Amino acid sequence: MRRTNIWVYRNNNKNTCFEVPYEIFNIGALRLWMQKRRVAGTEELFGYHLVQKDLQECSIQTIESNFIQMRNTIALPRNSDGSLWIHIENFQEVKKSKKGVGKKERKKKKKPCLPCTLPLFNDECSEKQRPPPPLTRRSPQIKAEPPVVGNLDRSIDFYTKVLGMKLLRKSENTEYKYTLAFVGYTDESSGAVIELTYNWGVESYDLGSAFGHIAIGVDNVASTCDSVRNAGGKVTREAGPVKGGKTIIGFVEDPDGYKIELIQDDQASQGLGH
Ligand SMILES: C[C@@H](O)C(=O)SC[C@H](NC(=O)CC[C@H](N)C(=O)O)C(=O)NCC(=O)O
Ligand SMILES: [Zn+2]
Repeated sequence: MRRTNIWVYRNNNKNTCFEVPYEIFNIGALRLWMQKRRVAGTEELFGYHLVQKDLQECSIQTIESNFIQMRNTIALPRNSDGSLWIHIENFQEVKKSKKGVGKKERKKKKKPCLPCTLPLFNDECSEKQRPPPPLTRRSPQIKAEPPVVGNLDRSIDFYTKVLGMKLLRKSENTEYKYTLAFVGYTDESSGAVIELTYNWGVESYDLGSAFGHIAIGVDNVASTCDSVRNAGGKVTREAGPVKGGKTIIGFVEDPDGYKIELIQDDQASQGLGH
């Protein structure tokens, strides 16, 4: 995690400002919660999820090293482990000008509001609080197995063209009238794969309420959600920290309506509560 200083204003209209030394996700990580969208020709960054309860309203003016200027308020929730997650809306990237922002902002520095003073993983925090180093693994990984499908080609297209898996093999059983298709990011000898089962002639199933979800570790949950959406798929839960934790997840549905959880790969091993 790169050290990033954040200037945060209280949302009390007195425009008090202070510099908060944070060792926080680098701006790139902050962007993970942002989706870029083109609005009337400008490129706006905006946050799209609210996390946690007991939110403290503050508003960010600028973030050093990236000078993303806040136009709206943010919420600074505090997780049980003292870490903070920032929900930021309506970012407008502004050009970095050393003399412009630095001096002006620093002049107004005031005592930080309580919730903003708890830095994430600051230099003093114990090793156990620091997140494990991002996994070196770059390709997405499958975390679970799923069930029968109503249209095999449609499912194969979804898992390969939309989720980027490979069709590893297919096999037909003419005696029992079903076809299997195995899809995955690696071959079966080196990782979990998904076995799609098509019972000939059966086009839909009652999914019931018991099946939970498949979980797939991906590099970037938000952009994977976008890929599914752009391919006409259904995003049922936008990317963001899991309720009650900090693992970035999102949910989409496959063509048969099975829930697929997308989990941020560099946190997949952390599970809940982080
Ligand atoms: C860490 C990740 O793999 C998880 O699946 S946790 C996601 C979390 N799961 C639950 O809440 C399980 C209980 C739930 N009542 C259920 O039956 O699915 C989840 O779905 N969180 C929702 C969210 O928006 O964060
Ligand atoms: Zn899960």
